[in-house]
Amino acid sequence: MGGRSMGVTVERPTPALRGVYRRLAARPAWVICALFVVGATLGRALDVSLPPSIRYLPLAASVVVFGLPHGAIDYLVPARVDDCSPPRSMAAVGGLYAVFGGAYAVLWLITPLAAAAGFIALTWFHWGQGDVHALVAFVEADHLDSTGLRVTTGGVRGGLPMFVPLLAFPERYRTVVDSWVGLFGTDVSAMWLFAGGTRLVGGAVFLTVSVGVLLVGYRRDGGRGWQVDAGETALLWLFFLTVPPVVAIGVYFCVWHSLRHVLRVVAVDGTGTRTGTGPVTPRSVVVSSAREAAPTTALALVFLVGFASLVPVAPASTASGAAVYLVFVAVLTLPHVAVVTWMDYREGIWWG
Ligand SMILES: CC1=C(/C=C/C(C)=C/C=C/C(C)=C/C=O)C(C)(C)CCC1
Ligand SMILES: [Fe+2]
Repeated sequence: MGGRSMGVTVERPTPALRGVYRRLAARPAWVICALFVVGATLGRALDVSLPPSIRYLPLAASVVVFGLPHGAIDYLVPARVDDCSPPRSMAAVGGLYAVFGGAYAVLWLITPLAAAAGFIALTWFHWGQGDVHALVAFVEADHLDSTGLRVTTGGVRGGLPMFVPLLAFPERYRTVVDSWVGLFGTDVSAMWLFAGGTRLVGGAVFLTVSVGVLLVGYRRDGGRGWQVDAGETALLWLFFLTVPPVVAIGVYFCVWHSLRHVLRVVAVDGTGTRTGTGPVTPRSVVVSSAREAAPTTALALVFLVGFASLVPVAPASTASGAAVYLVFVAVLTLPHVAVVTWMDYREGIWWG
């Protein structure tokens, strides 16, 4: 019972913004992911596969298509959530990025395997928290009416991109993680992680939790919010089971996680000054967010070039170039997650 009032303190995005969410984030992501599922299934049936360098295109696109920019607007968050002055907001987030990002970069140098495992765990949490926010705030998913259901849903939503590819493509998964730690002269030693038995048991447990949390949610409220949740969960299961992981993660990062976060940062702009006086439309959101993200994205690219020249083993292939980018993203992700977790706390995403 009492649980139903949960989330009331979440300031609901305006109906106009929820419309923009549906048109700009929810539907396009659905269509794009579904098309990739169809493409991957056809490709398998006809025995054709993408050339390796093409597989990295979506990940490369994330440098400018919402991926890197979605974190590059973090400097606006304290100003919008707490009404502090823009310079203070920038200084606080800049300091956070320097300290947390710097410390994590050092961890990669000292113990790359732990840093890599930490990156996957952090992304599991972060991509899960992003989807829980979208469900609670934009979709108004009334079935997620307790902290337990939200945490479990977050675990499922984050595990879809981080765990399901391991079930379907263990070799490629290992190759990617190997390419990260290879930059520091190490390789992945935990072979048991990729063994058939581990994956079978892990997959069965994860499928059970995915279905179980939806069944519990259905009994709370099987309305539209639940239908969206169930549909997205099923789609993402299929997506990460069928689409090769480097492609799938690249696409998901651009059109799923990042776009939702950009809309969230628009939604917390209570004063409405950001979008001017005109109506909020998908176009106005993209244009104004791009403008806000441009300088900090450019700055991140300068740091990326510096970072690439500092890794111990110089990248010499597309795969190791992608590894440099992802390790750099890892370093930015730790402070970014701190910002987003603080937003969750202020908006009452987990417990109302
Ligand atoms: C590319 C790739 C992987 C991991 C990617 C990660 C961890 C990306 C994180 C991005 C973040 C955190 C962006 C910011 O929000 C896996 C799953 C190991 C498997 C194979 C391909
Ligand atoms: Fe993010």
